Amino acid sequence: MTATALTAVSEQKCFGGTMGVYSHASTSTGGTMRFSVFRPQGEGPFPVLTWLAGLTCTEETFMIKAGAQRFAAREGLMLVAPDTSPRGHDVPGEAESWDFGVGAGFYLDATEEPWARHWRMESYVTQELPALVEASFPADMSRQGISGHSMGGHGALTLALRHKERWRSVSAFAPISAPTQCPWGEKAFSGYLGQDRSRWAEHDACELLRSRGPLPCEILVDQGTADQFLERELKPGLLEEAAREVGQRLTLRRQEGYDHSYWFIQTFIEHHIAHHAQAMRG
Ligand SMILES: N[C@@H](CCC(=O)N[C@@H](CSC=O)C(=O)NCC(=O)O)C(=O)O
Repeated sequence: MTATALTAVSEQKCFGGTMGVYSHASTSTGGTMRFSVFRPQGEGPFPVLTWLAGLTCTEETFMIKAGAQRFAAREGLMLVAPDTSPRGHDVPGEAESWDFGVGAGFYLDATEEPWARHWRMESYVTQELPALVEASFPADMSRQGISGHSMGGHGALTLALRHKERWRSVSAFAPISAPTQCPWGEKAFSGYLGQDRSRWAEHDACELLRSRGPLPCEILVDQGTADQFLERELKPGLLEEAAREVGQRLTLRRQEGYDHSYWFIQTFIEHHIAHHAQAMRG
């Protein structure tokens, strides 16, 4: 590690490489942020897959539960997982519910008070974190992919569509496909972005596909058919519809009997790592 701005919270050997958790003072969110990195064995530079986790998760959830390191080590892929929101700011209402506030940053920059100062996860994930990773690890930032789960799947899709030049590969597990049309999204967007729905559309994957057009890469999505949030919150059919309309290449696999948990993610993460690794080689 070379960057002095980072504090290593922990570093341990894992599949021949290093599994680390780091903290730093964030200019985007105005407080201390944590993220985790799996660095494969060797000199690098390694392509980077950023993982965005879902509601209630932290920077550690994916690294602990998905079992991705075995496959990332094999493919020579670095994994980076940020926290899901700022923490420790004592913003009124930040801990009143599990789907808003702490652990629920929705990967956008809030414009409404009292969130606008700290809840700036889009700036954090697309600008500050990549710069920090580039300065501190043997990362090849010309080869980046993005993936995530649920709220993080929404983040992966929308950030890829809003920053098309950055990501070479995109995938998601059980993403919130159309947040302007589900309770989680309506609650988050009205709180963070206000009542003007035209601003919500800028953070909705289906709306972004229609307004900005398809990504050059194929999107891989896995969705469990026994997911408890499928009908009310996730609505993958709307993503299929939007993708079809604009000619977006999308492989959406409905996985029979799987729910919303990290057991589902653990089952199919190998395919997603391979999907990203192949795009990085291309
Ligand atoms: N606490 C909630 C359940 C929260 C939950 O299921 N979180 C998901 C992401 S949901 C969408 O973003 C998650 O990934 N949880 C972490 C895990 O380890 O499973 C409730 O009480 O229902």
